[in-house]
Amino acid sequence: MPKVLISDKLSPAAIDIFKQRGVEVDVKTGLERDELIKIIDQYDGLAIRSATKVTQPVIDAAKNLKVVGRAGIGVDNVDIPAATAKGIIVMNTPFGNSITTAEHAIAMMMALARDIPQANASTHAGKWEKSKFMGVEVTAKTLGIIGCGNIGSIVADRALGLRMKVVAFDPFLTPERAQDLGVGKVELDELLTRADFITLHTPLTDKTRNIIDANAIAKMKDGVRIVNCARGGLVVEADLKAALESGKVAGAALDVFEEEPAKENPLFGMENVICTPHLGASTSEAQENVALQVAEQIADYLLTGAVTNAINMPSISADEAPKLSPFVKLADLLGSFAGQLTETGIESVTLEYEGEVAGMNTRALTNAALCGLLKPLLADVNVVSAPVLAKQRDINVEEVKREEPRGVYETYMRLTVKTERQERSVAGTVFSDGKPRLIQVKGMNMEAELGPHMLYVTNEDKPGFIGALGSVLGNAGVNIANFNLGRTGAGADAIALIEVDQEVTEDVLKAVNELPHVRQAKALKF
Ligand SMILES: NC(=O)C1=CN([C@@H]2O[C@H](COP(=O)(O)OP(=O)(O)OC[C@H]3O[C@@H](n4cnc5c(N)ncnc54)[C@H](O)[C@@H]3O)[C@@H](O)[C@H]2O)C=CC1
Ligand SMILES: O=C(O)CCC(=O)C(=O)O
Repeated sequence: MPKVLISDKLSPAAIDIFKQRGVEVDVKTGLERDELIKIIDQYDGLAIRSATKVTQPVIDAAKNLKVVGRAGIGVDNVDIPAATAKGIIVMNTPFGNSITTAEHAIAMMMALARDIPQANASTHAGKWEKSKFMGVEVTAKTLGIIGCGNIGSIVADRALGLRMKVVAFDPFLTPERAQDLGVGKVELDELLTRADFITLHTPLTDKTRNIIDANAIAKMKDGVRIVNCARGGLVVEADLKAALESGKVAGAALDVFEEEPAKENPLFGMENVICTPHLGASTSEAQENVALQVAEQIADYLLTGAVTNAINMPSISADEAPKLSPFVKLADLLGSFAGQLTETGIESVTLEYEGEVAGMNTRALTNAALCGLLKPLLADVNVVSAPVLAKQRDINVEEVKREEPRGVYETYMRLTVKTERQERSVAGTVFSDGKPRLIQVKGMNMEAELGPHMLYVTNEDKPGFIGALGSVLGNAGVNIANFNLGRTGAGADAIALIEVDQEVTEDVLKAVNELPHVRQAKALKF
């Protein structure tokens, strides 16, 4: 039974889901880093919110971890490259808390416009400072949204309902989508100069870090109000403080901070600053949503191989996971076959999918093929890291899909690897027994199952070769389990793919290589 650790405060709905699905679950919140490192090797899955930091040392210690599920959106508390390198899938729940977070941003904007927290505190203190708290209307004001994805779009919708004008800066927002949303798509500088209120809704990335600094603030309207319910690192707190002190910025409402939990912060105690302790996603509805979703996603992956909302892996639905499985195996075998024969730098890899397989999740298959291909060449590779490693090595990966099979097989997959020296292709299919078969090597037809120990020989098609090869193997005590032959024509290029029951030793390989008409012999392992 797979075992999952919930290491942050999640709705109890998650525990129920894990138990119902047959996943053992432990809940241990508030663990120190070293405590987590000590126990993480017991778990196949880890369910977190933002408090747990899944750093390289945690990943290093996570000997059995297969999946990290973030009950929420931002995954900046997870070292994704480290997880990817180790084959650990990182998932989030991209929509479960978006409405709640957008509502928090709107609430923060309204609170800023009318000084509600300050007026509340003053009234509770019996001061009745009616003239002190003169607010501004939001109607007809311009709201600038930086990052108009799920949350930003909901904020736009609600702001339009408040009769605001909305402009958005988001390099990935298409003009059509902007039009559908009813927002003006603008560049950052234009947003900064036009907006009365600015709200941030981007992830924290190298591009967005410090996006609001002194330079950006200088371009803003005097008296602008800033809302940040996304991530702390987006705003340079020292620069914001200076602008709040000078009056350039009339007010700021912050749910997130450079350092969290924020027990101390230069902005704390300022009259024109409203703070909440990262409450953006904190409604019972959102927490129920993300907890249910993350538990289902983690359980699905651990129990069925289905992948949903992964950051570092293409999605595979629960329905397609069993259908895909023999093709994943085939893709891995084709990759591994080509990888074991590849001795020089790979320039490109082409995956051709024909017939039924062309309608499947080919990205997952391509990843499996790349993993098989790179495994003999690189020490540490898995289906999650393979595409990243291929990209890092400038290997051009291409997929070609043809719905109609061109040959005799209903479904056909071919892998072609182009290296500095040559191009090599190998093709296969899955038979109705669910077993993958190799059906073409270098364009030569055959029908071979791949066993754990294989001998691959390229030779000239000459009489006596098969007997001589059989004798070498027999004399060395190597039992032949299966013998598969292919050739381009009588007397021309030929290949033999032999499954043997024992490992092929260097001596046997040398003897085979020395046989007349043999061009190359290689021992392959699967
Ligand atoms: N305060 C809280 O409790 C919560 C905070 N968040 C934060 O909100 C962020 C946004 O969440 P979603 O809207 O769901 O994500 P999303 O991925 O749907 O939207 C993010 C948008 O930012 C845009 N973007 C990326 N780089 C940009 C750049 N350099 N400049 C401008 N726009 C850029 C993207 O194109 C995308 O449209 C999350 O990454 C998370 O950090 C999310 C949920 C709760
Ligand atoms: O889990 C939380 O409370 C924070 C949510 C959040 O920041 C996110 O989903 O990105």
